[in-house]
Amino acid sequence: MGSTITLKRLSKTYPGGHTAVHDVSLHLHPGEFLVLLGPSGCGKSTLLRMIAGLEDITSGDLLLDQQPANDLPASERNVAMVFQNFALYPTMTAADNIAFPLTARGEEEQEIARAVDDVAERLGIRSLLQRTPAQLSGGERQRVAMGRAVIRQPSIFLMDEPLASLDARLRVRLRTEILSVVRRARATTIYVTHDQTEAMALGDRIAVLRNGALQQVGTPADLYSLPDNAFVASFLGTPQINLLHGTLYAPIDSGMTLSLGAQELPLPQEPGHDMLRILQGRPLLVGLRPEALRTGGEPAPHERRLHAMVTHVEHHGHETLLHVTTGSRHADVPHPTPADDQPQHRTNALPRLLHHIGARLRGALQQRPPAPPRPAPPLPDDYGVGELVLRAPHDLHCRPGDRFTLLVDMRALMLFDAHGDRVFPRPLHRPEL
Ligand SMILES: Nc1ncnc2c1ncn2[C@@H]1O[C@H](COP(=O)(O)OP(=O)(O)OP(=O)(O)O)[C@@H](O)[C@H]1O
Repeated sequence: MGSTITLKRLSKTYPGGHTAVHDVSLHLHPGEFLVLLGPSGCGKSTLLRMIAGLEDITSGDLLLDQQPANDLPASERNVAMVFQNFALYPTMTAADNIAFPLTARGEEEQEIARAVDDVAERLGIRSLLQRTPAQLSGGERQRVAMGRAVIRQPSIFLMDEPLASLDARLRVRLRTEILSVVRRARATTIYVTHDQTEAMALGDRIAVLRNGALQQVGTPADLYSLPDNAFVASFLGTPQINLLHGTLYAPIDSGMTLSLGAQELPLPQEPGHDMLRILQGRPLLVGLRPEALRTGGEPAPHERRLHAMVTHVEHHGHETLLHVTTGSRHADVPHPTPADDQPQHRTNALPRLLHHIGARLRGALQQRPPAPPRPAPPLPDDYGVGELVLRAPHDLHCRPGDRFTLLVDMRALMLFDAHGDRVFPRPLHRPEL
């Protein structure tokens, strides 16, 4: 049975003074599969190595099955690790490599043979057992490495990009095998990757790291549909979420509009949208996933129109990706300031928000003259790079320069503040304003 793993404000500062992991708190249930996801250098391997006992913990507490484990030797943690380049013993056969942890424990030969056979059967490598690593492909070697990890019947699996060196097709196949092996072993698993597709496919939950700090932890569906910040929003999903610069206008005598520069999106008048008034005039990042946009047709009540021009067409067989411009400006994910890295950052967001409320409410009360009807916007003459990407039916025929009406599903609208924190839909932990 898998162990519980609890991290309480775990930090790691390397001897040179670099803090690779910053105040990370997490709790894993027995048998849970958690993916640690983040860009290169964000501290994923460091965190994993601290849990394995291969790296000292600078501060914070690690509990395994509720027992303090900061100083527990690696050999006493019942942890099996699988790395990207798992070093198999080159002169041993696959069978001997798999058997090694049991042989080292001095278990009975018959028992070892039975266990190797069982594991090899599960991993589909029975016919390869008498080969040495040099006679195996990369995928086969990684299966042997998995076999060696599984045979110990660990209560915790720690996997550090185990599929990174394999080709894309093999990665897809092996990841389902990994899932079935760890599910059967009922071990608690932490799997490190920088590949968001792999994270979405494997994780019961995903923990996103940036610069050593935990950004958000949740199910793949939660992280995708309600990312806490623009970094998480843009890390998950292919094509990436579209991020645009925007400003909200909230005159008291008419509906609110979201200005995207050349064009505006009138907001539906719904009770939940009223709180948006406090955001009036603040620089916002507007997040629209590709599936929130569609071409042409009659708008549904929750959709708004934008004039768009095609800048680039990508044919992928089953779908076509359209790059379009609407005259708005693409926004980058804000870089974190040192304050954003602090654990209290999330709680600081509220005072910061409250600080703006007075000014924004005053702004909302100032009457803004009704905007005159806008003519079709001046879209650029050259094709340039479009700031929006959307999926279109594979049989849609269009070329750069074509103009069309883009429909925006306002139910899928996300807004982030200048720090990248999501302000709409409203974060649940913030009190009513
Ligand atoms: N032994 C060390 N001494 C000093 N700094 C280190 C050491 N090991 C790692 N680092 C630094 O700590 C940071 C986090 O490294 P880590 O290997 O944990 O990141 P990662 O997210 O696993 O990266 P990747 O995906 O590229 O493997 C990096 O900036 C790295 O340079």
